[in-house]
Amino acid sequence: MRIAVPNKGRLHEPTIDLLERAGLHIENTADRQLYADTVDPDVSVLFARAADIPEYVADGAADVGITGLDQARESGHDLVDLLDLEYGRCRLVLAAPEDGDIAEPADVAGLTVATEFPRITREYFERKGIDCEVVEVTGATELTPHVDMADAIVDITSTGTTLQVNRLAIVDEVLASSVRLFARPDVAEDDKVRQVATAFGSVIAADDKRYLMMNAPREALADVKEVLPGMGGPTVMDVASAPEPATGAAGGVDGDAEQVAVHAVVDERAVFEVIDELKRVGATDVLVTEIERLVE
Ligand SMILES: Nc1ncnc2c1ncn2[C@@H]1O[C@H](COP(=O)(O)OP(=O)(O)OP(=O)(O)O)[C@@H](O)[C@H]1O
Ligand SMILES: O=P(O)(O)OC[C@H]1O[C@H](OP(=O)(O)OP(=O)(O)O)[C@H](O)[C@@H]1O
Ligand SMILES: [Mg+2]
Repeated sequence: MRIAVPNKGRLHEPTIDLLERAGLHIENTADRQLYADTVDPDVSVLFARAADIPEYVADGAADVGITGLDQARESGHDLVDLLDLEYGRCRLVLAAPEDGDIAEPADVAGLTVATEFPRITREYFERKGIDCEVVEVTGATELTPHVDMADAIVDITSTGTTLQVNRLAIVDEVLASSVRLFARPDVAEDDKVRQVATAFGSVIAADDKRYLMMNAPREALADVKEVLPGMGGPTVMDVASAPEPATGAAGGVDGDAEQVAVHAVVDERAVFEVIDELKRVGATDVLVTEIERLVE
């Protein structure tokens, strides 16, 4: 199976990083090489421009591809959106000069819109029943309203800085995009494709989770469990030889309290609060680690 991957641009590095973390280490590649092998003899990589990846997958040069939803939609190819990889988040928006007369999409009727995404833009205006002229440009779209090439634009925004610098205001959202794993419909159900999708999915699932390990007096277990919003409840293990508790330890731990080890998966955002509560109910030696992959 062959995976098409962005060869440059902002999506290149995070995609290579994802492949590595999913266990698909790329082998023997010089920087500009077109193809590369991975540690899996059944999986190879094709490097292509983000915009060309949908075409490469549709034509069979690759079986699956990693690129933005915006690129897949713009290509017009029928691809299966297998998995949201959650990076490259951006919005395609309709924007117009801040001090102009365009306040809503209907105001664009009879005017000109410049974009690098003519298919998506035409479909958007058709859907809304608005008749306007769409002109295709290949870059620096934000400049076109200032040189009388266009009255409005449809372009990518994420932080909003580029629009702001060019004194353009968002009129409407056309498409919310992120990077996806796409497959050609005829291979979308193949075992190898599923296997790769599961591997990527496990990396994404692990990203916002942390693994917590701690000791706790057995009698505090019910309280500890209540604090841990873990997946399917925590794992509890006997501690072979409980350490001698420090005399006069804070928290009122019974001198003979039998200790257990508790392991749990916790949302990264909850860790800060959870640790505090765990200490409060008597947990000690709390360790927090990252998770490489998580297959649910
Ligand atoms: N500012 C942004 N924030 C987040 N994602 C973005 C942003 N700009 C583009 N993207 C996403 O990354 C994809 C590729 O954009 P990128 O800018 O990497 O291509 P490019 O480098 O301009 O391509 P090339 O250099 O090959 O012409 C876009 O299709 C979109 O999905
Ligand atoms: O809302 P912002 O954070 O400012 O991002 C938006 C900008 O990012 C992209 O350009 P990019 O940086 O990829 O440059 P490019 O035109 O060379 O592709 C996009 O084409 C916008 O111009
Ligand atoms: Mg770009």
